[in-house]
Amino acid sequence: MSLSKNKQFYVSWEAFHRATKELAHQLLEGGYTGILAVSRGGLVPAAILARELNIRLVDSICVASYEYNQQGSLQVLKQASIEDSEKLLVVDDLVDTGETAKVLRSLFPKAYFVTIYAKPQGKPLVDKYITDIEQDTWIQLPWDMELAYSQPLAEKG
Ligand SMILES: O=P(O)(O)OC[C@H]1O[C@H](OP(=O)(O)OP(=O)(O)O)[C@H](O)[C@@H]1O
Ligand SMILES: O=c1[nH]c(=O)c2nc[nH]c2[nH]1
Ligand SMILES: [Mg+2]
Repeated sequence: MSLSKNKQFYVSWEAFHRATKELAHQLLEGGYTGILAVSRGGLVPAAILARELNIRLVDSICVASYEYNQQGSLQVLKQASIEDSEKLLVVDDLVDTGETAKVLRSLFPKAYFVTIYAKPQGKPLVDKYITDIEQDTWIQLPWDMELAYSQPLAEKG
């Protein structure tokens, strides 16, 4: 995935926390008993959901995408040990092309797949998400950013 998207959508920690708590509200009555975080991006919402839903059984699956691989496939670096079930939440931060979600769905067909952000291409692969983002927009997540000086408008050329 390249960073050369036309538009940028900047997400603060507060905004990310708020959106994830909204997701927790929507999942509260689901009776979920386990969480599988899709590392690395899914680790942050997974921790928040585990706290809000009081779920103590939390596992991770570690994946890396082969950006330049001709098959565009995903490498599973560490498998999960948690069992597939209708009461399992698979959590990622976002779905973009849907390639990651496709693999997770094939590995955990019974589970409920959730993300915070969804772009149109990947949206059909997610059971629940909070915020729609356009396909040509890059989501800048809070852990990828830092506070920086901003030049006054009047001084900009
Ligand atoms: O729908 P897709 O096009 O597959 O993109 C979505 C995936 O991309 C990002 O992970 P990334 O592979 O960048 O790794 P990271 O989670 O370790 O940052 C994001 O966290 C999702 O897992
Ligand atoms: O930080 C990110 N923002 C995105 O929009 C995106 N799409 C895939 N992977 C992504 N990572
Ligand atoms: Mg990821």
